[in-house]
Amino acid sequence: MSPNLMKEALLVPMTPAPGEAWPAPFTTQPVNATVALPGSKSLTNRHLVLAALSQQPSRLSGVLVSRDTDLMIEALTALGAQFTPVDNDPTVLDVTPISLGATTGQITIDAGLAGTVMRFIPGVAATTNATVLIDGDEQSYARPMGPVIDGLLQAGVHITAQDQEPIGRLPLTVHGQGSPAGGAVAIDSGGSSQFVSALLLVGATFTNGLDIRHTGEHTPSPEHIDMTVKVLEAAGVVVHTPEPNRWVVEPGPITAVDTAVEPDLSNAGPYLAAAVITGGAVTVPYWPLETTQIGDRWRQILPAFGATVTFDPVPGTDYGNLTVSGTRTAAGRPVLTGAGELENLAELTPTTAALALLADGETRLTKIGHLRGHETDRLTALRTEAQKLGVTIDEGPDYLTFSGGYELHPATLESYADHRMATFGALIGLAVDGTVVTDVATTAKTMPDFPIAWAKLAAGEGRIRA
Ligand SMILES: O=C(O)C1=C[C@@H](OP(=O)(O)O)[C@@H](O)[C@H](O)C1
Ligand SMILES: C=C(OP(=O)(O)O)C(=O)O
Repeated sequence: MSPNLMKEALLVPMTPAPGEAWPAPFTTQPVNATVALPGSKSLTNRHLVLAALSQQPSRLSGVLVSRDTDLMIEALTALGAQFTPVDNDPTVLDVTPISLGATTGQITIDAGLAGTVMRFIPGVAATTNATVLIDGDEQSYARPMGPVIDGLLQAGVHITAQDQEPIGRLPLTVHGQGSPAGGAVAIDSGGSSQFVSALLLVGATFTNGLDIRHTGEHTPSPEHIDMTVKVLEAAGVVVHTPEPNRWVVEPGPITAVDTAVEPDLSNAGPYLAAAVITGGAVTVPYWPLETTQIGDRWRQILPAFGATVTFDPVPGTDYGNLTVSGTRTAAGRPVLTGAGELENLAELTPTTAALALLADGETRLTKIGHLRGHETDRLTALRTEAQKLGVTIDEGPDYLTFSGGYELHPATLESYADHRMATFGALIGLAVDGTVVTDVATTAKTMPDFPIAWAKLAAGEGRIRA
C-alpha cells in the first residue's frame, strides 16, 4: 500500500467490536450535513409480520438491515415464510408468506433483545401447528411479556413457561394448534404499547378475530398502536375502535401490499440533536408528509430547546426535507434553552435527555415510567450516567427532571446493551471532550452504521448515509 493510501485507511472510521470502548467524537465546530436514514425498525418489523401472514407474495423496499430486523426475518423464516433479497440488495425483499397451519415440528426462535420480536412472534407462532420455543438475550428476561401472553391465553392459545416458572417473561413455548379461537380479551397494556400491537397484528387470522380491551389507565407510545392500525388497514384488515382503549379486529384475509418503508424518524433524533448541540444544521431527506412514527415529534421537541425546524416538501411526492438548525450566540456558542415539560416521549427519551443535560434551563420528562421495561431501566440508567458526568438529576417513578445549566465532566458512559443509551453517550461526547462510550456497537440493534456515520458527522462531512 502506498504511504498516502495507508494514511487514508487510517482516517477511515471503523466500527468498534462489540464491547469495545469508543472514544466519542468531539467537535467545537457546528455540524452541517444531510443525513440519509435507513428504514424504520417499527415499520419494517410490522410489514415483515404482515407480509408473512398475508395470502399473496409481496415486495418490501427500504427495509432496515439491523439486529432487530434480522431477528424478525429469522423468526418468520423459521415459522415458514421466505425472504429473498432482490438483486442481492437486503433492503429490498421478495416475501413468500407462511402457508397458514402448514408449519409443524419443534422450532426455536431467538428474540435477542428486540421488543417487537419477543412480543409480536408468539401470536404468529400460535397460527402454526408447531411447538415454538421463544428465547432471547439474558437481558430480555427482564422485559415484561405478561399481558401479551395473557391476551393470547384468553384467545385460546396454549403457552407454557420453562421449568414451571410463572408465565410472564421469556423463555416461553407456544404450542401452535392452527387458527386460535380469538374473541374478547382484556389486558393492561400500561407496560408497553407492544402488547396491544402484538394482538392487533395477528387478530385477523384468528377464527373470531379479536376484540381487545386495554384495562389500564395509561397507554404508553400511543403512536405505535396507531401505526399498527394503519399498516393493518393498508393490508385490508378491518379494525374498529368503538371507544378509547378498545380495538376490534375482524377475522379475514391479510392482503399483501408492496410497500416502501419510511426512514426511521426516531433514529433521526441523534443526528438532528447534533445540530442543536453544536449550533449547526442537519437535513433529513425523505421525511414523510404524513406518518404514524413517534419520531415526527422531533418537530415540536427540538424547538422547545431553542432550535428552528423547517420542512420543504418535495413537489409531486409524499415526502420532504426536514432541516433542524441550532441557535448560536453572536460569538458562535451554541445555545440550548430548557424545554419545560415534555410528556410521553417513550423511545425518544434518551436523546432528549442528552439535550436536557446540555441545556441552560429546566426540562421535565414525564409519563415515562414504562421505560423501566425497555432494553434497560432507562430512567435509572440516565440518572446513573448523569451522575458520572458530575450532575444529579431527579428520578421519580415515572419522570426525570433536569434543572439545567450543568457543567459536565468527561466520563466513561455505560451502554447497557441499549442502542439509545449508546447514542445518548455519543451526543454527550460531541460536546464534552474525553467522553468514552463502553459499547457503541450495541447500536447495531437498529443502526449498524451509527459509529461510522457519527464520526463522519463530527469530522464535518456534508453528506452522510446513516
Ligand atoms: O411497537 C413498536 O415498534 C415499538 C413500540 C414502543 O414500545 P413501548 O410502548 O414499550 O414504549 C417503542 O418504544 C419501541 O421502540 C417500538
Ligand atoms: C424500546 C425500544 O425497542 P424495542 O422495540 O426493543 O422495545 C427502542 O427501540 O427504544
